[in-house]
Amino acid sequence: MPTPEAVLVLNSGSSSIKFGLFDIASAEPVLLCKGQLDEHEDKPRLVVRDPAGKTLFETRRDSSNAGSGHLFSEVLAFIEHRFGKHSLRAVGHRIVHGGPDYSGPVALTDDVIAKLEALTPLAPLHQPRCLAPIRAIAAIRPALMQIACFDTAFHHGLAPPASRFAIPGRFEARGIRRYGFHGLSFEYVAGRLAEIAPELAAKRTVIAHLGNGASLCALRDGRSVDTTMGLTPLDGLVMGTRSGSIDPGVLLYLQQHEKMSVEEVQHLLYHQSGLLGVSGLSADMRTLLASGDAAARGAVDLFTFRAAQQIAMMATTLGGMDGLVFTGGIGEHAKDIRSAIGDRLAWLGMRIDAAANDEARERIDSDDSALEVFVIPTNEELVIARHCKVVLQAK
Ligand SMILES: Nc1ncnc2c1ncn2[C@@H]1O[C@H](COP(=O)(O)OP(=O)(O)O)[C@@H](O)[C@H]1O
Ligand SMILES: CC(=O)OP(=O)(O)O
Ligand SMILES: [Mg+2]
Repeated sequence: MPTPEAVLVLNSGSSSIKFGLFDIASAEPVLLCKGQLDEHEDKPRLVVRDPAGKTLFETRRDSSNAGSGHLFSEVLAFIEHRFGKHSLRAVGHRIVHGGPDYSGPVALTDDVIAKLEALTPLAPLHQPRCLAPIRAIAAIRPALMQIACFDTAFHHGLAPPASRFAIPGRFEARGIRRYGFHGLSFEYVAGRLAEIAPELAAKRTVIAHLGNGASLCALRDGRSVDTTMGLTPLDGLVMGTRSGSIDPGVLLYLQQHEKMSVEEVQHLLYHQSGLLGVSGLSADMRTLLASGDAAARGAVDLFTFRAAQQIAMMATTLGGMDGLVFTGGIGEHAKDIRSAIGDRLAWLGMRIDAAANDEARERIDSDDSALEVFVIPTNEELVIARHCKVVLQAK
């Protein structure tokens, strides 16, 4: 019997590092185990679960031997022990910014890593968190192939006017344009929608990825034609700690009159704004929804207000809208957020069925809705595993 082959997938987001181990023998990768690395607590924690969610392994590091390098060697050691029959062919990474050059997955070389490093100013919150595991794994397993899969790639076809900023053209020639992010999530959800509602997927749809980071994608026939994030993952919707769209004059004012440095403004917009900044309480939607505090309610209200506004903006790009899909931690789990956004879009003919929404059924619009509304749990890790398979097969 041939040795079964596997790929390890790392999904480094702004609030967590998720990973999954996939068997790649069959056409569609099959999950063997999954887990999460939490570095935010003072004792970084690693949890590995089976596909059903049962804990297989858990460890905490104290600060003396903290650092992700240690945790990645623990992950590899666990995999080699538990799935020793499998040959690990590659590690696939979610890379948030691929810049203008990458329209699909690519095997990582020193050259590619240097190019991705140069994009750090365009995603300062994410890019270092995406690149650190690559270096850590290269140090432990130098011969192991590593593959980059980009959040920007799904939007690579974005064209003017959607891709442009209204600034002099010479800046566009230097790559200062709208790229868009969360592409691995949008790709998964668009693919799943094509399976469960093929007629709708061929029409005008908007996917709302509402997680710690949040963005919208306008799709025509399954392809991205507009999105709310731009050059950086700072634009668009209100996020956990990010401001989303903001009058650019505010940034000038803060620097000129509040005497804030560029670094201070960056920290404010990426880490201290959004739900956290407005509520003064938390970046976590669960905490805000559970709180009776007026400022928490104000933050949630701004979140749904802006989400509805920008969904209508995406509908304008599409010249109308046939369906909306919710995904991401908030989109999948926060029924009150879905219904508040639905209420704000009632003028578009959107009607959400209360019972279906409460149970987070796959389809949640009511019979009298002019639009179809879905809840589709995202799976960025599976998309990365699929891409790794393609890169390995091409080799
Ligand atoms: N049951 C729930 N109700 C409301 N919000 C939830 C629930 N579960 C998760 N969330 C929210 O989802 C967000 C995290 O989304 P997620 O997509 O997991 O994050 P990331 O962008 O790090 O991948 C947090 O704001 C969290 O509060
Ligand atoms: C691009 C982005 O915002 O990612 P995340 O949701 O992981 O923060
Ligand atoms: Mg995410």
